[in-house]
Amino acid sequence: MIIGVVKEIKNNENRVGLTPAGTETLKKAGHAVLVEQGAGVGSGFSDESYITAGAQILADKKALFDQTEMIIKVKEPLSPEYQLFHEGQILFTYLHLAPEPELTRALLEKKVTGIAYETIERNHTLPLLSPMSEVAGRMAVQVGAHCLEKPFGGKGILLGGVPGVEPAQVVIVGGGIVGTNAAKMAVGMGARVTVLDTSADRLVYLDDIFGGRVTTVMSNSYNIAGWVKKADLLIGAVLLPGEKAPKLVSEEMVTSMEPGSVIVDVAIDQGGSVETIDRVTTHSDPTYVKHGVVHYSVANMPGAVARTSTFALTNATLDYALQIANKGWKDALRADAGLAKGLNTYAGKITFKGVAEAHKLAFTPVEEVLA
Ligand SMILES: NC(=O)C1=CN([C@@H]2O[C@H](COP(=O)(O)OP(=O)(O)OC[C@H]3O[C@@H](n4cnc5c(N)ncnc54)[C@H](O)[C@@H]3O)[C@@H](O)[C@H]2O)C=CC1
Ligand SMILES: CC(=O)C(=O)O
Repeated sequence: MIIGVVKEIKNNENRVGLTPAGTETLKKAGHAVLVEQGAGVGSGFSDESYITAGAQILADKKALFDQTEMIIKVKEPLSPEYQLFHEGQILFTYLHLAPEPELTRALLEKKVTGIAYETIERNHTLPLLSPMSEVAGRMAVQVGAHCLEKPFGGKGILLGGVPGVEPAQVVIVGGGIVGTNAAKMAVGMGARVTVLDTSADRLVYLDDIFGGRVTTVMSNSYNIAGWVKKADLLIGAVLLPGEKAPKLVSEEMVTSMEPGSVIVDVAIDQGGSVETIDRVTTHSDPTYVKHGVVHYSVANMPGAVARTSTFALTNATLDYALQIANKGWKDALRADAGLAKGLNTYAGKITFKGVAEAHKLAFTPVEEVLA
């Protein structure tokens, strides 16, 4: 298979979909890899390192799209990229289609075979979302601590306090991978930490692993309202896989927070879980203030720590890319029901229920496509 790796164009997106090591693995398996000039630079990989690994470097993005059967990316395509796809091209990347009607329409019109990292499953986990959720969860506390500083609009408190002065209260809504990693960092920095989740099993797990250093609370609107009011740093970390994020924190709840408190809504890539998050922000301009509360809603947080993130992401994606390239996408999906859950679009059809429902469009089950 001829595989293309392109330079990301999202604001401050420095990750790349394939490392030189991954290039070598694909080459050894008999595939050709075309890499856009400079695609790896943001993650510390020179064009020469890809050439040494067996890739061909192309300066012309359009020529690269035209010549390749599968594009391996990191982020969902942005509008300048929509026209570059051709019918039947495989797109292996994060897609987050539920909150993105224009992108969904573009992939349907171009009849792209869209395999989304974030909906692939293995043993009831999301193996291609998890590594970036680990990064974003850890970063959420780092950026939240920064935003709590006075010069960045915060109330001027240190997350861990100091002897004789109480620490900050961190409230995390959603105790999955993002939530757990955020809790780890917040506990490590000495904050008081509360995690809310609807899964009783998850709360038991968190209670066990944190040995009492995290307060676990059943998530419902009553409990969320009570804890949001107390939060110095609120972290949105909820997910209903492939669906639009539920708006769990209402505007009224945000108005109950003290001025200078901070919200980091990591779930923004699925549309956001906080009512007052009305825009996706960027690494160049990451925050805005509403009702006196600092809001951070960057949808590609791991892009800022690109080298760590590219290694972590490609550690997880490479084997799937290899399966798709070796077997062809249909046989690879037939052989792995979890990988088949990644198929979101094919031949102008939506093949993921949550996406079809979000856009009120027809749904075609993957099984029908693979039959
Ligand atoms: N902004 C960014 O740069 C990044 C965003 N993300 C996003 O972060 C979000 C969370 O991802 P993960 O932690 O990997 O998902 P996960 O599936 O591991 O965890 C989600 C948790 O939310 C819980 N949940 C569901 N409904 C709930 C409710 N009503 N109240 C409280 N909890 C509820 C689930 O039980 C689960 O424990 C996703 O939208 C993901 O795409 C991930 C990485 C980077
Ligand atoms: C999960 C995702 O969208 C990201 O890492 O950017």
